[in-house]
Amino acid sequence: METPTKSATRHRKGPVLASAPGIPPIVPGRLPLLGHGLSMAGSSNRLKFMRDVRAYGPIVRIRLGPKSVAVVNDPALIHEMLTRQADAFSKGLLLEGLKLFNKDALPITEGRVHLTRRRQMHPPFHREMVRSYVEKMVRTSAPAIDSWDPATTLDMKTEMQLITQNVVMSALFSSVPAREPARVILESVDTVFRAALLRVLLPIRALESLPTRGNRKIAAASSALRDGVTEIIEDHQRRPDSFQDLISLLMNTQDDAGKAMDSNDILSEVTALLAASSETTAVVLSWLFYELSRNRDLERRLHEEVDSVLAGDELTADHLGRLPFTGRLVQETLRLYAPWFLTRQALRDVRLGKTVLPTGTDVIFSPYAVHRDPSLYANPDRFDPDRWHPDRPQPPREAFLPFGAGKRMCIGDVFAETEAKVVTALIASRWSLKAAPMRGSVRAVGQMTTQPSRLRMIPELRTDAPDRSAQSV
Ligand code: HEM
Repeated sequence: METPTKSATRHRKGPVLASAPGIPPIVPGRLPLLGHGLSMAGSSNRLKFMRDVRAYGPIVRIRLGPKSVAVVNDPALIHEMLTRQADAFSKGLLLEGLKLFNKDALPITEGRVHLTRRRQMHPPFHREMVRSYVEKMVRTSAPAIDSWDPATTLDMKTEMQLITQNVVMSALFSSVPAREPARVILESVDTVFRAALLRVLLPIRALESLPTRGNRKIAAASSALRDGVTEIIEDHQRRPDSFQDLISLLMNTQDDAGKAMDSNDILSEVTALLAASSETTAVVLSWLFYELSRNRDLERRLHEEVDSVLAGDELTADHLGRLPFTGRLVQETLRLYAPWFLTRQALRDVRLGKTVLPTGTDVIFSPYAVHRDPSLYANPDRFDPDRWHPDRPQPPREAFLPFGAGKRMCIGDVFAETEAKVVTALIASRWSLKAAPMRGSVRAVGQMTTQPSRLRMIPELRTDAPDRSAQSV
């Protein structure tokens, strides 16, 4: 991509690119046929590209293959799009990609159906309900964390994903699969997610139906995922009185016309929840411990807080409010490693700032890039949990959007933050994680989430922790 003029560090001072009034300027550097697809092809390049395009204006245009896509850079405009003007947009390209394995689940439903479904599904995600899951969260994740062996290197993303997936399954579906079946579900979700992303970045439909090895792998992953989830649902159908969880809620849910959800609807909803919940939170936990391994002072402060609040007792919901530094570590990780892109599509002509987005315009925006804008955050690339201290000036509300905003905002935000705090405190009460020696550095890469290229860590048993450290490994 061409570099903007030196003075163009912020988009308002960016170079003037030829375009009609009201039409967003096109970012330079596109290639015939591929457009800016090449800049988005490498998973690290994507993150840089999303940051770079901010210099060209509050809303700019890029080309992804044959598609012209508007990138909304200005946080105030993003917020307006997600809240005041939310009815003028559908979920867009990402939704089309996710239809690969979901036909009608909450993250991809639209309009009235979405509102009804969201209202029906909200109770298990209410703050008080999430508080009631803390005991289950501890019971599910503590055995995995306690079983780590200092002689073994952990593949952090996988390890965290197995924990977060089991936490969601235990809290919301009353089911905790053994490690191997859990791994099959996890790998299937990963495969299906990657395929969805490829559909967005290279929207060439003809490629999707070819009998290639990749497409066969996607079909196998979709069916493994369906099998795993179907088993859990069938167990609920066989013994309906034994459960009181999200699946039972879905089984008793009716639409506005009084029609109950059928098995396929429930299957889609449960699968979508698994896809939306486990990698996202796992990636946050992986980054958090990576950042701690690079900053021993922050790790020491975490250990001090956890040791003094827990004092060797088992973690409960009551402890969580007394772990403010742990909360700030989670918040800072959510800032630095936020989702790198989300999508929308204009359902009608929409005015956003000085720009008119015609009906059908595909839109992308990047919480990751907003969160690293130096005009919004001082030293934006620095991991600094203290920037969230209440005594420090806080960024504008719309400049922090790890969970999106408005009516499509993450339904699991409180769940995710609670789970991240619980797992962080559990790990910190017992272990110090060191990054394993590796060839090359750990890079952030843009897949469905903003994840570490590869992160392996070695758990070292803390010898200075109260009580629990004396227990056997
Ligand atoms: C740190 C972890 C998480 C992050 C960063 C995250 C991020 C997001 C974001 C940005 C959206 C909005 C997408 C958009 O506007 O296009 C979203 C939606 C959603 N998330 Fe999360 N999420 C996380 C964890 C979870 C968890 C734990 C669950 C469930 C247990 C969950 C379930 C959902 C669902 C169902 C939606 C769709 C909501 C709707 O369309 O009404 N997420 N998430």
